[in-house]
Amino acid sequence: MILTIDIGNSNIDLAYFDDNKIISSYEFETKKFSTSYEYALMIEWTLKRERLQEREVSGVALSSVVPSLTSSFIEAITYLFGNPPFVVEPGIKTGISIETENPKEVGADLICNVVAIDEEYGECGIAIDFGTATTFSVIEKKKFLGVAIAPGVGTATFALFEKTAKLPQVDIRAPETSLGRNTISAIQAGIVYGFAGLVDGIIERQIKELKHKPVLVSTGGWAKRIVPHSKYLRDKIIDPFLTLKGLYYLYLKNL
Ligand SMILES: Nc1ncnc2c1ncn2[C@@H]1O[C@H](COP(=O)(O)OP(=O)(O)O)[C@@H](O)[C@H]1O
Ligand SMILES: CC(C)(COP(=O)(O)O)[C@@H](O)C(=O)NCCC(=O)O
Ligand SMILES: [K+]
Repeated sequence: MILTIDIGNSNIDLAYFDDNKIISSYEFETKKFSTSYEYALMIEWTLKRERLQEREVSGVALSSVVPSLTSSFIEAITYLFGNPPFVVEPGIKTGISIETENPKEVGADLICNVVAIDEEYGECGIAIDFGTATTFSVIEKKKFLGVAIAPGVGTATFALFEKTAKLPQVDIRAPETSLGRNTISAIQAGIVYGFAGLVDGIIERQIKELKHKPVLVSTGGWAKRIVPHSKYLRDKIIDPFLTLKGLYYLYLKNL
């Protein structure tokens, strides 16, 4: 059994892989100030749910974009399993060449996303990750060509609520019309149809800069709220496990 852990800025996602398949997954809110013992407790709870002993987990793989948690999780994993995890970090084998100016600064989750696309979907693709940020990572023939980073759906909505006196927090779902006739549906229209337009605008530009037709794969917690309203994504794949799968493939490449 291999345990993969993806630490994002909103959620920590875990998945157990057996024989190259995800047999179970868990999602916890990213609590940025817990101790390594509390993170160990969280992992241990999932082991209990799986009726697994620590010794039945032959490896742990970690992707993190929250530096303060990375070291705590390495401590927690070493404490629980007796060995440190494989960590996505500069210097590991990825099988792709990162063509950005400073490859070391590219988020581990973005690398996982494009590796998963390369392994499972095609040699030219765009991974659209609707997380705390909305990211568009592009891979073509084993080259990570670049990424576009926009605010996340929840992040933008929260900022709108925080920065305005009279706009409330709203449930992010598509309203009937873009002609909002009350404050709630007006904000919903702006967020859902606004992000659908943002997504289409960026994908359109990236497609124009590619030599081959990219496969479009969405992931991230907000995907299912936005994808149906995007002309480029509405009938395309949403793979909630894209990042964890990429992490698993990276683990295998570094055995
Ligand atoms: N299963 C889900 N169903 C609905 N909303 C979700 C789900 N998972 C996450 N979300 C929402 O999507 C947001 C982004 O989640 P996620 O993609 O895990 O972010 P990150 O990868 O940045 O940690 C979360 O803040 C949460 O509100
Ligand atoms: C852009 C991100 C914050 C997205 O993370 P998430 O939304 O999953 O929390 C993360 O990929 C990151 O911290 N990247 C580093 C900057 C870069 O990739 O250029
Ligand atoms: K993510």
